Amino acid sequence: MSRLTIALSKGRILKDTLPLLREAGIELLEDPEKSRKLIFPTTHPEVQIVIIRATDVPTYVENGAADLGVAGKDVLMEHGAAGVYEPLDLDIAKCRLMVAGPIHAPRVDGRLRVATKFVNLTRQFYAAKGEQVEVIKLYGSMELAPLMGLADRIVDVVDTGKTLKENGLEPMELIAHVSSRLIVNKASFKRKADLVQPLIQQLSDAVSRKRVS
Ligand SMILES: Nc1ncnc2c1ncn2[C@@H]1O[C@H](COP(=O)(O)OP(=O)(O)OP(=O)(O)O)[C@@H](O)[C@H]1O
Ligand SMILES: O=P(O)(O)OC[C@H]1O[C@H](OP(=O)(O)OP(=O)(O)O)[C@H](O)[C@@H]1O
Repeated sequence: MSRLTIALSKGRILKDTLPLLREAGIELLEDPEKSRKLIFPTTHPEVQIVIIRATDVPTYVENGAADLGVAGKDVLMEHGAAGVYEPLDLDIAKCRLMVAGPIHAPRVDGRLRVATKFVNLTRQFYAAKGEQVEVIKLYGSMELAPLMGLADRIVDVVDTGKTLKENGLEPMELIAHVSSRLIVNKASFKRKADLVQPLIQQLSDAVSRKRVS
């Protein structure tokens, strides 16, 4: 029975986190991208990895269903990360949370309609500017919303800007620079310190080595 559960999400977080875990002596025994399983043993007899939606990682870790996890700072800010420790910036999956809109966007009279999956962050951003907006909750492909007349703006993550550009949108305002972070359940941090502390240090060393390489 594994004593330590790490929550990861398929895609870029899995791809970018596995090399760091490898340097901590933790490797998967099979490729989750080729499996429908959700729990994976590793080369470390006391560590297992669960594969879940990126948005759900903070929930699993905060409630102790996973001891550690890796989540984007956008997801952590949206979720509200007071319930977990965030000891390490893994310096991976780097992007920018931005407001974007149609190129040559016309002036909008009245309340701006903003489509996003980051409802809390969007409300906080505009509230800080003293601006009331109508937030339209979507779960993906936000770039389509302005094209279909569903919204005037979107709030989403941007990396190269290719998705925006190919959908006739342009970045307008920067909300936050984002990277993915290691998060730890507060009880596990203490009760499983013998496993958690060395792992945090090994991951920190791996991130530092990668930065200077
Ligand atoms: N194009 C990108 N380039 C770099 N980092 C990105 C990019 N898109 C998202 N990210 C970062 O990677 C994290 C995981 O993104 P990913 O696309 O794997 O999950 P997601 O699809 O956003 O979440 P979910 O699966 O719950 O919908 C995001 O929280 C964000 O911090
Ligand atoms: O600026 P760019 O380089 O175009 O990247 C930005 C895109 O990347 C993400 O989509 P992606 O398809 O990577 O992940 P998803 O599963 O979250 O849509 C994000 O939702 C943007 O649409």
